[in-house]
Amino acid sequence: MIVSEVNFDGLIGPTHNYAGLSRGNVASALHAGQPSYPRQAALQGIEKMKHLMDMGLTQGVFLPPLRPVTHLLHHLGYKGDDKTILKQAAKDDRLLFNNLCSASSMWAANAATVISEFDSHDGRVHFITANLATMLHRHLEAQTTYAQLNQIFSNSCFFAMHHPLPCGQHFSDEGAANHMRITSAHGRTGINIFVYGEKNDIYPARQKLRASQAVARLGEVKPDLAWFIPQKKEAIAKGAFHNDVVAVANEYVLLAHAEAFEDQGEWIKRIAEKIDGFIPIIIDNITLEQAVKSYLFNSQIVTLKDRTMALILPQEVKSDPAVLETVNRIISGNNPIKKAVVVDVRESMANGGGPACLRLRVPLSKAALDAVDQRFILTPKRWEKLYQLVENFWPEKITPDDLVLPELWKTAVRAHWALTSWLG
Ligand SMILES: NCCC[C@H](NC(=O)CCC(=O)O)C(=O)O
Repeated sequence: MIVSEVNFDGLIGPTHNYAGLSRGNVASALHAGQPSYPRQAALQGIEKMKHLMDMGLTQGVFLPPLRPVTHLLHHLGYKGDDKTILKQAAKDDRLLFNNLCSASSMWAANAATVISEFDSHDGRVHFITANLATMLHRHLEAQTTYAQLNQIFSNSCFFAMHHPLPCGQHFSDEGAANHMRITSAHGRTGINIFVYGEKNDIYPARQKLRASQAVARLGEVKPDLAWFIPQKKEAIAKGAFHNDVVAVANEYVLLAHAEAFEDQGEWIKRIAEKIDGFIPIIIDNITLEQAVKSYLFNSQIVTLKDRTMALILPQEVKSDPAVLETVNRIISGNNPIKKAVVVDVRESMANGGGPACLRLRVPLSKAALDAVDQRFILTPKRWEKLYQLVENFWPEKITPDDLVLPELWKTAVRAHWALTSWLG
């Protein structure tokens, strides 16, 4: 059975903007209020998808939901048509309004946790939609994400879909960004590492242990394959709001900062005992601050056809000589990562999302891949059309003042319809 991992990238929506909505996310706070460039942002994401396609990998795409979203306003007692209630909300409560406009669904690593068919009890791929309960702008994604996942992975012989967990402080769940699968190969059984945040006084811990435990239960992860590891408190305090800011795994390789987890040495030892050929690459020559600034660990590691691996890095790694030196050391080291590909995802990075944040990884057998709704899998031709569509329909620039203009909302609706027709 041929098994590969398919990356589904979140297409960056036409209202992409910097509103400083994510406490604990250094880049989001730093760029709050600056102008954004949605067209460029989306094209950067699309170019990243093409890089992976050109390396021979199967590439999927998730489409953004319409923003600003209005159903919450109805829920909150606003009455009238969309334009009326959006205008009123923008006047009454600008922070609430900004939440409605966020294009945050682009960070597909937070869409859901995916449990491989090789690790689940019933042999199906499980998707547990993330509730993203810590932050309103992100929580607003959950229901549309669930609907889209259902559409793409509708074949219940292969796929099992789960609703987001209940909200509230006990169950905050941010999906695959806090989940790593370590296995000798994508098509074999692996351990599922759920990294959770413990209570700290500085920033919210966005992944709760109870949530991770529920995700593992729902995904029917075989009991000895679900491991729960606490994220290091210092890492959260320095801006690692998700585990994927300080660690990334692919098959039997783990690339992590030395201060990613509590009791790290002990955990690494235990993984090595369980997984044949496990290769930990632990980086201790750069600080957590350097890791958060460069997003070195928010790289994608992908397995290529010849079984070597490539590291897909954000260009920000080039700005810090120590980080660049580390990349060179990884590439020339005794491990399967042989190639570094630097991509420009600057517009997403300025909101705290690197290459790894922009994609949800789904390990699929050939039969399961055939059961996926193929409209969401990119071919060179469909990629080309998507590129043109973004060039034609996405606004070039958005300032905070533009967000409240009905003309921008109309542009977003037109872009949404263009995408619907692209999908067919
Ligand atoms: N995995 C990367 C997620 C980045 C995301 N940023 C944001 O939502 C920033 C939005 C803003 O500030 O407008 C977050 O923090 O969840």
